[in-house]
Amino acid sequence: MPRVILAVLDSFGIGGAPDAEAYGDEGANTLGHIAETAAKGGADRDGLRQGPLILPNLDALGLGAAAALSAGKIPPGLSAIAAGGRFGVGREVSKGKDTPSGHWEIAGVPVPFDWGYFPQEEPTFPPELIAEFVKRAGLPGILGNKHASGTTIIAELGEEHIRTGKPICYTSVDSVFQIAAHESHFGLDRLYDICRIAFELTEPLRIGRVIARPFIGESAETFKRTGNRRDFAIAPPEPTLLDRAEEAGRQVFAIGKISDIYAGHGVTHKLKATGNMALFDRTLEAMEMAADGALIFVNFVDFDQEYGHRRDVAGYAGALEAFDHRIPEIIAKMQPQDLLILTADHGNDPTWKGSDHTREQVPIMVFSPSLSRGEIGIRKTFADIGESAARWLGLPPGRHGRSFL
Ligand SMILES: O=P(O)(O)O[C@H]1O[C@H](CO)[C@@H](O)[C@H]1O
Ligand SMILES: [Mn+2]
Ligand SMILES: [Mn+2]
Repeated sequence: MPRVILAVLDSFGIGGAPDAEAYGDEGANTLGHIAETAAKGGADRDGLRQGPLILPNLDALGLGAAAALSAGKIPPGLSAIAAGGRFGVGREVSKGKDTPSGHWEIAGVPVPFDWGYFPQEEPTFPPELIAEFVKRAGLPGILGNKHASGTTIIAELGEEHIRTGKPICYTSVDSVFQIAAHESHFGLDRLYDICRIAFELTEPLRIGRVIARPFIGESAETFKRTGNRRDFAIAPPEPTLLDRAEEAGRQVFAIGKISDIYAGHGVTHKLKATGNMALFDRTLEAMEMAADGALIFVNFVDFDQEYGHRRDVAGYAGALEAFDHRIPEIIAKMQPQDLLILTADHGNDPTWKGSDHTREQVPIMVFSPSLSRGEIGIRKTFADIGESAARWLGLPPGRHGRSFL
């Protein structure tokens, strides 16, 4: 029986979203701008990488061709030749340019409602929400209370947090309530506990996630976030591909933050790891373990969290090259009936203003030893990805999207 390996390269957009202007993102292109910057020598970093962006394996799977289809030109260093598999472009119908919206839609469930957001003002959180949170969590107060980048705000407020015991609460253009706290001074379990309380209070506001952002270090210069991030997320409004696979008695391997994104629904095996390379290792391990008919679903978070939000072009380029380098390991492990799908959930152009996601189309690269080559065009919804996976796995069609296989 066939298996599907579905890999989301978090934030790896390829530009060209027709509604980008409504988000202030017209012209944003994560891949395109990284490749253009690298071609001009702007993504060089000693000890990491130099020169043009080199992605031969992704290119062979159709990345350059998909990028050209999406934004009208082939990024420097890539080609229009898709040597194997099917390639195309995913367009999102859900309004949020965030991780849950992108992932739910990929798994066949576009988001039918508007998320709640906190305003671009200070303080950003409603006073009654914070009063109730502080009371129930037994806190001396909170710090932050604004839109911020997570690494910047711990440098700014981390020392005061240690001194006062007040957690750092912040948000972004995404539907999130994030809480940063020190792993030992504040305590990791205590951080998770107060996140659960915050989730109960923010869920009625349709805030998608409360995210625990633990960090270590003793000063602004040495603070560092750890791999113990945890997301407390609203559950998808309908059964996703994961639920449908589980319901049919299949194994569903959720690697990295996948399980959190679907609030654990439809997951039979949860594998955690910190960093793209460890996530890659877990994916290979899952391929060893997975029975016939399994879905292996992995999110590669570093592209977004470590490089996109941090507007780090060289870092993003280096991470793409490291990922590309390992693709042959997955292909070597594939059985004849296995299907590999590489895609993304939104953009996060590291050359763009600010530190938030960018509204973009995403690449869809599909490979199986038993699948012919071809183009699947620009898909009207990411849900086509989930429907194609469902069809490959022999599951009944869902309510949204159409299979391209
Ligand atoms: O700046 P950091 O804390 O990485 O937060 C980013 O990550 C959040 C969730 O992935 C996004 O909403 C964005 O704000
Ligand atoms: Mn994401
Ligand atoms: Mn993000």
